[in-house]
Amino acid sequence: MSDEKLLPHRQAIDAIDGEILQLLNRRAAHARAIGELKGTGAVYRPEREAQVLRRIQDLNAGPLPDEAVARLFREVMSECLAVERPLTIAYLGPQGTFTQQAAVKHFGHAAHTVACATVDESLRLVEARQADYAVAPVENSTEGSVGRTLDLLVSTPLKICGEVVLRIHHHLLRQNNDLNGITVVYAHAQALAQCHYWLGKNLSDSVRRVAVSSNAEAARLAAEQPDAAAVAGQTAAEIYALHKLAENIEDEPDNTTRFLVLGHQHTAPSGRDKTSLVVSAPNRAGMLNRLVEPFTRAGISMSKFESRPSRNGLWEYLFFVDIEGHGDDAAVRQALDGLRERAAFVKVAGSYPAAVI
Ligand SMILES: C=C(O[C@@H]1C=C(C(=O)O)C=C[C@H]1O)C(=O)O
Repeated sequence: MSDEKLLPHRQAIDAIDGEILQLLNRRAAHARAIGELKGTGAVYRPEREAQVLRRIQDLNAGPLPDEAVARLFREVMSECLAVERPLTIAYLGPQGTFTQQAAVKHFGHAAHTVACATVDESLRLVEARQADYAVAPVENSTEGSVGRTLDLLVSTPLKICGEVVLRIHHHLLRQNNDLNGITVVYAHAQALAQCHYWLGKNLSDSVRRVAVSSNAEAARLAAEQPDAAAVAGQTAAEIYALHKLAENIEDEPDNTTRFLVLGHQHTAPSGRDKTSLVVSAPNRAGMLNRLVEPFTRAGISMSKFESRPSRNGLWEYLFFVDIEGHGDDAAVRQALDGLRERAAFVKVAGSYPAAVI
């Protein structure tokens, strides 16, 4: 095939790129004007971003898949927002963690991410207004809740203003491309658990499995030690220039982690929202039924109902509840009033758009 046949298509692509460029800059100019009108208010508007992404997916006629156009527009919005003012996002580091990946998935590449040693520190940075938002892991489909994040939700003055859902793929990584001669595998304890079966089947029993503070830390150690391998994700593999000895070694094909975005602002309804609650109630027979009843009566479905020991009394529990709908919706408001009459303590941790991408 001669390149001559490609020429008319390439000329068309050049012309289209010129138009796209002009349109992108026109879009950015409007975003800047909006930024000036917002004054000192929050520039990032989670509900509007969710609406933009949902609308783009509805409009999309292909051949690009919905997910691809959403990803592209995610980046376009990220750059438009940065023209208003770049955002700083605190996350559980070091660089290359899934939490950083979740932050980039949610805010795009124009956001500035700051690595923190713990989830506590990432929230503290936002509370002290040294970062705009924090992204924190809250539950994994294989391994369950992240207890520390739930505990922090009870006391933080921050509000949940978004959620991020990330498919977690783990790879076996090493300095060289050889499956032989590995004596130790480093990984976060959750990753070791998520790949338990694969590791047992594919590595000899003599290979030690060592839990470290994060997957990125595991990759960093593997980059330093020739006889070590790490279980970590794609980003960590790239940052530490490691070879992939095996891809997608997680035992569950749908291994997914959910993250929360926390900030200072109240988020307006987007049309498809969730509300997260922390509830405590006296430990009496029938209490669970009484807590659920106001939601059942209002026809509101729950996507999560989890109990955790309260730190205050033995065998006292806190309930972490996610419901569909926004705290400003009449039905949700009514159900919350009913709940407050029955529970000793109700905290609305935030209403926020359901994840779009
Ligand atoms: C332009 C705005 O500001 C930000 C940028 C958006 C965009 O690029 O579409 C959407 C919401 C905000 O996070 C806006 O509020 O409309």
